[in-house]
Amino acid sequence: MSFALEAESLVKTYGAVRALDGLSLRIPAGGVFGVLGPNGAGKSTLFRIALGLVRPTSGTARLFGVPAGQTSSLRRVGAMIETPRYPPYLTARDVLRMLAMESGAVGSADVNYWLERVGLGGAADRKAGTFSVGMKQRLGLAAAFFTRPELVILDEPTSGMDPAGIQEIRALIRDLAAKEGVTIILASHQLDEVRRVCDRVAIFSKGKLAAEGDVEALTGGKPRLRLTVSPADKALAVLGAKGQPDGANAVLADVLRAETPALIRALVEAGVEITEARWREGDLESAYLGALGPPDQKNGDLANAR
Ligand SMILES: Nc1ncnc2c1ncn2[C@@H]1O[C@H](COP(=O)(O)OP(=O)(O)OP(=O)(O)O)[C@@H](O)[C@H]1O
Repeated sequence: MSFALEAESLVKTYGAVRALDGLSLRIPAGGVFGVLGPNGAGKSTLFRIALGLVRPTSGTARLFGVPAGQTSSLRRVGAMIETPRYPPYLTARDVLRMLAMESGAVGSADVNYWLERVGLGGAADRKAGTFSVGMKQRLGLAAAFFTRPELVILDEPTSGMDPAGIQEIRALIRDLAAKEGVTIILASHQLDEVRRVCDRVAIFSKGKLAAEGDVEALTGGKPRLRLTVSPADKALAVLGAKGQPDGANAVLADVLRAETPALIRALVEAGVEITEARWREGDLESAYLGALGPPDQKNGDLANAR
């Protein structure tokens, strides 16, 4: 397996603060990898090291096998850190052209492709200063991806956006990961965002890795259908190996969404009354809180991590 980012015994101190305290983590190439953790857990510090912006106090960080900070590794990584800011008098096209000149990496064809790709084709010649938060975010994504890096780091990519905009950006991130052949690392305080967008996730606590795994395993498996039924034993007989009791009047069904209508029909035909049917998603919040340990050991503000 090849790795986009490998951190080994990474330590970064700022005076008495140990921002990273012996972090070891391997992020596989391909897909979207989520990084969770309370404020001050060390997420941004890892990204700054990966982007060559700060040097570790000790330990190593490698991007695709090359030490972080070397010119050859920097060419392979792009980033968007929160809401990007651009000179307000430049158009979206000019912003990308300016960045292209700085990087010396691409011509105008790529600029047009990426403006279309992030849904800004119609606003290419509008000034960035007139953009909504969502449009700035889209421009930031284009800027992060358009030099065709193999790894893109997105730190809080939907911060400050409204719910509809958040959904669009999440779908765009998944699409970019699937179709542009790029590895994405996404840090977010939105557990729901990480659960929906990421394939694997790492939880940081006090500069260390508290947990890591694929989202499904960490959240206790795939979504299941919870049915409030009467009588429950009859429902369980219909479900067979796919069913499990959940209290006295409910069952959990391990079925695909597409199988739901057939299952409901079979239950009704068997004389089962169904008063509620609801999909129960994997519970990342419990996994997150469990990984951080009891309250007195948690750092940061958990209220931000909802
Ligand atoms: N330049 C710096 N000088 C001093 N301390 C710093 C500096 N950068 C980070 N720190 C400290 O290092 C620790 C880790 O910070 P970091 O920004 O990596 O956390 P984070 O997990 O990204 O937090 P957040 O979720 O709030 O972005 C914090 O205690 C922070 O105050």
